[in-house]
Amino acid sequence: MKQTAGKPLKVALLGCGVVGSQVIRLMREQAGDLAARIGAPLELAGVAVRRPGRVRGVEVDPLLITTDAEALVTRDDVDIVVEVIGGIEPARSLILAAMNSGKSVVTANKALLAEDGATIHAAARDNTVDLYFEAAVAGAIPLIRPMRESLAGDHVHRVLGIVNGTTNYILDKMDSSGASFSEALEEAQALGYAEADPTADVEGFDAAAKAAILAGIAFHSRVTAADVHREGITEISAANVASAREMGYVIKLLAICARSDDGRSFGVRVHPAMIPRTHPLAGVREAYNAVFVEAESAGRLMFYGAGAGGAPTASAVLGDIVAVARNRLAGTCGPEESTYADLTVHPMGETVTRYHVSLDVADKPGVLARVAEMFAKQDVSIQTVRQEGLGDDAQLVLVTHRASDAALSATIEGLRELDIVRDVVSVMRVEGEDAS
Ligand SMILES: NC(=O)C1=CN([C@@H]2O[C@H](COP(=O)(O)OP(=O)(O)OC[C@H]3O[C@@H](n4cnc5c(N)ncnc54)[C@H](OP(=O)(O)O)[C@@H]3O)[C@@H](O)[C@H]2O)C=CC1
Ligand SMILES: N[C@@H](CC=O)C(=O)O
Repeated sequence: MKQTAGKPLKVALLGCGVVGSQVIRLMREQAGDLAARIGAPLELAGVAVRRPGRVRGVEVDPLLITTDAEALVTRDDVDIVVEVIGGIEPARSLILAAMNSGKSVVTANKALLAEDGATIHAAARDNTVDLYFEAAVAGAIPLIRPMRESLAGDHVHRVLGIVNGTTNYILDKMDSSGASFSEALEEAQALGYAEADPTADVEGFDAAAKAAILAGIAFHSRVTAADVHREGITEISAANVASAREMGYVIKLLAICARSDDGRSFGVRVHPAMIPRTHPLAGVREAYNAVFVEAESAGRLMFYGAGAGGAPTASAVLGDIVAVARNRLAGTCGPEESTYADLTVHPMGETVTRYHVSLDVADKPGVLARVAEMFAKQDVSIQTVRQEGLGDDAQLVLVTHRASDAALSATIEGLRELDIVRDVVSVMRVEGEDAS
């Protein structure tokens, strides 16, 4: 619906937590500038929350607070609905109700978009309203819009990066100050980086949702969270971090979306990986995120910035509010979802990368030969071998050349069967060498 310039555009806010409270603050503090940029003032129509009496990070007129979110999103005078509740329900029903009532929607909800983006995008299209979601991936970093719009004329081969602030904060603290996993997680929660249930962060669900969204946009295909191979960081020990450090590596939780060589399929994965300390991603500290996008003509682009936290995320939300408000004034809508390519997602077993394998082995002659034979049997070539410790504490640390995940898994299974292998201590993918 075309809006008359000058008349306030009314914004309904769903959720007033870490992000929502900062959205209100920025809308208030920058009211004049925002009105000038949009061509009409923004006005907060109401704020839906779960616990109305709660003290918030921002002062809110009690008359604006409601627990009846559905009534708020369907109100005739509301133009734009901003969803920062999170999770699947009631967020999905509220967004659909809003769109079915002709409101444009801004959301930071990657979990919902990765779970059921098809329904939400279809509702936006059917109702000719906007769906903007810049804050859903990589916090403040402008990434969705460059990928949806600026790179729409290019052919993306690969998207690779750090897309979860909480896990990056934890791994960085473990690496730089020797903090324990739980201490670092508590700090990340206190700083407002973690999801309401931090399992989503540490088990990789949040990064997987973001990877699904990025892969869908990059490869013009429908991708859901279920398509993403996911491993979290809960198994990463202080010893793993220290051992990586000794070898000149740092451990990061990476999201990697990559087209196959024939271009007909792609893989999407989230897992911890060792990267060389000289790699640009190694310097991404605390809750910062960084994403490389590699495209045919553009080459390699790097996006870097604050990946989590109230104000940075609210910045992305505000950018979307401005875009949606401008569209409403112009009587237009932003780009629709593009899934025309309909490429298939290939299984993790077909992924090719390098591996760091640490084995607890018996200290006797012939051990190295038998271990090497097991790698050779699966056609996994060893690049380096190092022996650590002596006698009963001997460990073999091997780094492979590039091999498929299936071949590596079969090698590990075989190694577990050998009487000379007491334990497979750790297996970690190695990324980012040869500037890859
Ligand atoms: N925190 C971050 O750094 C980032 C978060 N995001 C995303 O932004 C969204 C919000 O995150 P965040 O602000 O951290 O979350 P919070 O948990 O801090 O806030 C959630 C808000 O939603 C409200 N709420 C919960 N359930 C309902 C309900 N049934 N009806 C109405 N309101 C409800 C809560 O109300 P009450 O206050 O009364 O409990 C609270 O105000 C999520 O999708 C998250 O993934 C995206 C990027 C970064
Ligand atoms: N919990 C998320 C918040 C931003 O998306 C993260 O840590 O990255």
